[in-house]
Amino acid sequence: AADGGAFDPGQTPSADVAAAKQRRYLLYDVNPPEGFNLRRDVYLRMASLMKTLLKNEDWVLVLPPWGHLYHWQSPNLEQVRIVWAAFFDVPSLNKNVPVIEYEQYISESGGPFIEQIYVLQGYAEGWTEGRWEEKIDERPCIDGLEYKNDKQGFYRGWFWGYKETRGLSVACLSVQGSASIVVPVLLENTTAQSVMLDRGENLLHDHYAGKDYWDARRSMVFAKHLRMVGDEFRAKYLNSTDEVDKTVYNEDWTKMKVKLGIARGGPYLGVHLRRKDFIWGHRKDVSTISGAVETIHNLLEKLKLDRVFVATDAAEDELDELKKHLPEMIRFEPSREELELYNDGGVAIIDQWICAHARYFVGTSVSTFSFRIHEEREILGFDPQTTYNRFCGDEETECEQPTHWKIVY
Ligand SMILES: C[C@@H]1O[C@H](OP(=O)(O)OP(=O)(O)OC[C@H]2O[C@@H](n3cnc4c(=O)[nH]c(N)nc43)[C@H](O)[C@@H]2O)[C@@H](O)[C@H](O)[C@@H]1O
Repeated sequence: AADGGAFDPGQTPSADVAAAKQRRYLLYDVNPPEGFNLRRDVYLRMASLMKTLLKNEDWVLVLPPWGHLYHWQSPNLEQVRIVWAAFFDVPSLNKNVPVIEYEQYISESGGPFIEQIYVLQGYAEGWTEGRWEEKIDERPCIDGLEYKNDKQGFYRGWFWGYKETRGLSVACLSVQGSASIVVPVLLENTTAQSVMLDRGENLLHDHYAGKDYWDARRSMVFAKHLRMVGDEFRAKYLNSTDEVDKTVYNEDWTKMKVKLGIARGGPYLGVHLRRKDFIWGHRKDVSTISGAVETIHNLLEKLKLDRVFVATDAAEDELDELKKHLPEMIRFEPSREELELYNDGGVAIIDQWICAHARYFVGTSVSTFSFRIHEEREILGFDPQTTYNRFCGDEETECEQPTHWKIVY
């Protein structure tokens, strides 16, 4: 019932449906305001959960379509229901855990229905006596987390912009713990074939920066068309090519294992300057534009480089200030045609890819956008000293640098 009308359980299943009958589907979503790279982090937690589930049963992870992200602000672009293949190489993801796009889920499951939705939430009472313990319980939904029941008794929700999708049953789970804490619920408390975990960010990593984390992270290979755009830009404007820079990439991530320090990187400084909501909070660990420009000039001199590539979400007025004080800066500025092809998400990936290939990188404190660049450089085999650097707030006295997370192969 594509129009969202009555659910007809008597429908004749297609061959697809029959073939897929056995496996169970894990779907998930994230709190709406969260950004792209934080969502990538939640994917890693779900992939880890999948690994535990797969030890017991046949499950497949349904990739939540991208869309309506707060940070994607380019005008007149409808950025919704975007498939993962637009940004990532899905066969590479599949080499870690089985995944399918949402539309494949709809065709396999025979309709736009999700049998069981669990909304993950915290504990209303907070930590018990200030003590951390792992726990999970079915609880009444905290205000605002409920899904609305329609006239036919189905649950409506955002569902990634798929208006015809409906949930058949909804419950809330208070959780405090890592991703695999939900395994007993999925295996024992429900027999639903499709289960969605909403607010997936409430689950923590099973083992941050452990082998499963890194396998999942390495499997998040950027889509080839975006890497190619980045590579062409590097060659054209930054005199940077893989052979000379020693950043040759293996399309098969399971075979990509390079020694740290092998990669040299292109003859430019890579910079990620996170602005917008990072400066509105007047955070102490975020520098002013003039502070950042000073750091960039010092680094260029120290590293004997004359080019700087800047990735930023800065607003127009700050960009003007940057251009004035840093006239030599090089940016990837997509044409309207390119923007329509790649979307804001693709442009951000191109920015990340170019930063990942720089001789030296400096990013923004606690930005997951910068963290993902660190990881990409770690995969490429850069000396950690050239990667784990960040700008310091102008008034910051102790400017602790980012942690080096070594890949576990
Ligand atoms: C304050 C928090 O910040 C967290 O952001 P943080 O970790 O930096 O990183 P993200 O989760 O990626 O969210 C920031 C988004 O802003 C855009 N953006 C930021 N920097 C750049 C850039 O250099 N180039 C391009 N092209 N786009 C950029 C891009 O859409 C990116 O996904 C958010 O995930 C949280 O939801 C929350 O807003």
